[in-house]
Formats: sequence, structure tokens, C-alpha cells
Amino acid sequence: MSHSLTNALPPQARHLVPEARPPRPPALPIPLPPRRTTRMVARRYELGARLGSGGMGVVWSGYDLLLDRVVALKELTGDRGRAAALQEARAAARITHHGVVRVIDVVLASHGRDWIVMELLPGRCLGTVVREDGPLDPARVRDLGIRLLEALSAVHSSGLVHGDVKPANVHLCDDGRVVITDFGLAQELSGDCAVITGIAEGSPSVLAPESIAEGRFGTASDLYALGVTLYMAATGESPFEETTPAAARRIGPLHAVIEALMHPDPQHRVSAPAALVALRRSRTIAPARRLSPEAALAAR
Ligand SMILES: Nc1ncnc2c1ncn2[C@@H]1O[C@H](COP(=O)(O)OP(=O)(O)OP(=O)(O)O)[C@@H](O)[C@H]1O
Repeated sequence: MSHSLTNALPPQARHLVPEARPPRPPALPIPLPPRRTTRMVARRYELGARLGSGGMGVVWSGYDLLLDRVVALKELTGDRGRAAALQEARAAARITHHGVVRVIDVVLASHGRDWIVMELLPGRCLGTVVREDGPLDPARVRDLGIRLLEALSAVHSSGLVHGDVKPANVHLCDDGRVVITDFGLAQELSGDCAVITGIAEGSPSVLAPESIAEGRFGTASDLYALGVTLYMAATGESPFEETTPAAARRIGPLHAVIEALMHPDPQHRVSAPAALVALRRSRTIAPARRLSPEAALAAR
């Protein structure tokens, strides 16, 4: 286009002619902000922060855009396959109990992965709490034991063995809820006792002797793992190492019930109802600071 033609245009239209535009200033080297890429799962769940991970997957916070609420998503990264993902989700979904994580949905093959959508539990797992804040006081361990026994009883009444009770799979929520998570190793109970798997999967530090020796998992092996978990919660140490004087002091009032839960013979191990009675009876366990001077005198 010639300048004569540009001049022929009305002034308000002259900018439309490329040659007539003033020269552009050179581009400034201003870095652009990173583009926010929202990772979506099944075009419904927006992925948020990474909350934790384990041998079988990564757990993320997320947002359910359809129901307008926060959720947690477990991205299954292991090579266990779809059947195992469904088995894990179905196991947890079978149980309705405030002490068991609520499964909301399963998404298969999104981003090439399988996902379990759960309620988002605010707080930290027991393992992290003990690592960061130190062992729990005996009254809190007693309360933890009662809640976990109630939750495990619900799992067992649903015909399942959890198979991996340990501090990393117990969530201490900010509102005081105690919740069992991770049903990745849950198994169907055959009869009212043990199942034979042949492979002792699970964390070696909490496996019952019969699971290690014979691959036998049952309600009793979950109780053994609970005993180990309570010991770790009360002392910050493993029951398989020599008990330090500090650990012995901390475990004092809970010693009998933990020992009964960790009986090496599943036939002689304490049952969940009996352990519940023993823990509920041990009301004398209370942190000293909670006692008024009068109550402390009366307790002598
Ligand atoms: N619903 C949830 N809400 C919040 N955090 C969670 C939830 N589920 C799991 N987590 C966190 O993510 C971590 C890993 O989860 P999970 O134990 O299910 O993974 P995993 O791969 O099966 O682990 P493992 O190696 O024990 O089998 C947990 O320790 C916990 O801190």
C-alpha cells in the first residue's frame, strides 16, 4: 500500500495500514509467568498438592469440580495392575466407619494411571507425628488403641483383613478423628480366621510371626500389627530392639495390653473385644497436668 493511499484514508483508519504504523519498540526481556497447567483426572478432579507417597502410589489433594468439594487422589504407580487397584478401592468402599478412610470413586486409565478418589483427611499420619513431635503420651496412646480396635473390628466384620496396619497407615486428623488408610494389601477373610496367601507382603516391621513363617494373615495378624503400632506410638522405638529405660517408662501402663496383642502365637493372642475391655479399664492413665491438685491427692 502506498503512502498516497494511506493519506487518502481518514485519520482514524490510518493505523490499519501496516506501513503507516509507528515502528514497534524492541521487545523487552521480561520473563513471562509460568503457564498454570491444571492437571485434571477424568475431566472432573483437579490435582493439587502432593500429600505423600508409598510403595504403591502417590497421594494428592484434589478438587471435585462436579460436586464442588475437596478430595484426595491416590495415583497408583506400582505395577500391581488394574485388578489390584479395583481390589484396594473395593475393600475400603465395603466398610462404612468413621475410623476407615471413605472411598468416593475409582478412575481407570487417566493419564495412563489408575486412581482411587477418597475423602481428604486433614492432619498427618501417625508415623510423621511421632517423627516430628516425639512419642505420644500414654493417655493418647490408650485412646488411639481404643479407636483403632473399633475401626479394625469394623474391617473384620466386613469380612476383610487389613494386612498392613502400621504408623504410616494411621491418620491422625486435625479434628481428632483417627482413620485407617491404605487397603492395598487387604484380603478377604475365609471363614472367621486366616487366609493363606503364600507371600508375606507388607511391612516386615509389623508382620506377625505366622505371616512371616507361613504367609498366614487373619484378624489376629492385624491385632499383632496394632500392638507394634501402639508400642511405636508410645515410645518412638521399635519393639524388636532392646527396650531403653525411657521406652520402658513410657510403655508402663500399656505394657500388658501391648504384650497381649503381640503374643507370638495367634491362638493365644488377645481378641479385639478383650483388648478393648483392657484398654477401657485402664482409666488411671492420664497425663499428670490434667489432674487438679485435689484429684492428684485423691489418686494417691
Ligand atoms: N485420604 C487421604 N488424605 C490425606 N492424606 C492421605 C490420604 N491417604 C493417604 N494419605 C497420605 O499419603 C501417604 C501414602 O498413602 P498410602 O499409604 O495409601 O500409599 P501406599 O503407596 O499404599 O503406601 P505403602 O507403601 O504403605 O503401601 C500416607 O502415609 C498419608 O500420609
